[in-house]
Amino acid sequence: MSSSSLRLGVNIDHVATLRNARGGKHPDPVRAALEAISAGADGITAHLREDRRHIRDADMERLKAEISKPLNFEMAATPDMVRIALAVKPHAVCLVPERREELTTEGGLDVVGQRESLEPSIARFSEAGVRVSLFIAADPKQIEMAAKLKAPVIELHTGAWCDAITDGDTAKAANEWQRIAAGARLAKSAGLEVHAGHGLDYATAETISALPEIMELNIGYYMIGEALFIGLSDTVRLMRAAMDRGRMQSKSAP
Ligand SMILES: CC(=O)[C@@H](O)[C@H](O)COP(=O)(O)O
Ligand SMILES: NCC(=O)COP(=O)(O)O
Repeated sequence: MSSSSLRLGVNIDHVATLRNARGGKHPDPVRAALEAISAGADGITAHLREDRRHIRDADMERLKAEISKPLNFEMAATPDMVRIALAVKPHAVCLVPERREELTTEGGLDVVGQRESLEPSIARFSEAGVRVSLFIAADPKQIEMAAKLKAPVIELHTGAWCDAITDGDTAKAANEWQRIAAGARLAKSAGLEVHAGHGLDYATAETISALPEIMELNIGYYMIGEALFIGLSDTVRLMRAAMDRGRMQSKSAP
């Protein structure tokens, strides 16, 4: 764990995307996880998609066995995936929405609409000592339901905010930012631990790190892309530095 109150979880999914392109063993996502940890990552995130397009079952087993920091196992809340995750027994699971045809996780999990099916899965993980996080949009109804479902953690989906910045849509970016900032406050006041992630880069990670309610950022795609140019260790160090700069701007940071 770093000395900062804000943890960096490095998502290594897209190392596996590259490996799978040739069907071999290189580059190894577990090696990337170990290097990220050596460079200062506080945890590793990996998403076992139902279509196994990047991370595979054996990667999850090896990550659990070989890394020294918490493993955050992202997954759809299907019976099959719940069974696999309970066998791996990671530090945490993050329940995410999944559509086979999507390019990436497009939005947050609808915990309001899926309340009844989520409740037993959350209970099973909690009984097994696996911390549950719900990957949701910064929508007050979703946040309130996450608290009712007794999930200890939510991760706010930052993709729409990051996309609006990339597209130069300043009005949308400002609106999304307000939703994230208000959502983080609401979630903290409802007793939830607040994480955030999706589409973050150095600049957006620095900005969001100024929100004192946020305890963890999970970042993958941008960092793995950056690592092609400057190496993964330096990417982790630069991301950590960006987060620390952002945190310093937070007046009420602990
Ligand atoms: C849930 C989430 O935000 C990440 O797991 C992300 O989805 C990983 O990348 P892909 O969406 O490209 O699988
Ligand atoms: N939950 C978000 C995550 O793990 C990483 O998302 P991204 O940085 O790969 O978009």
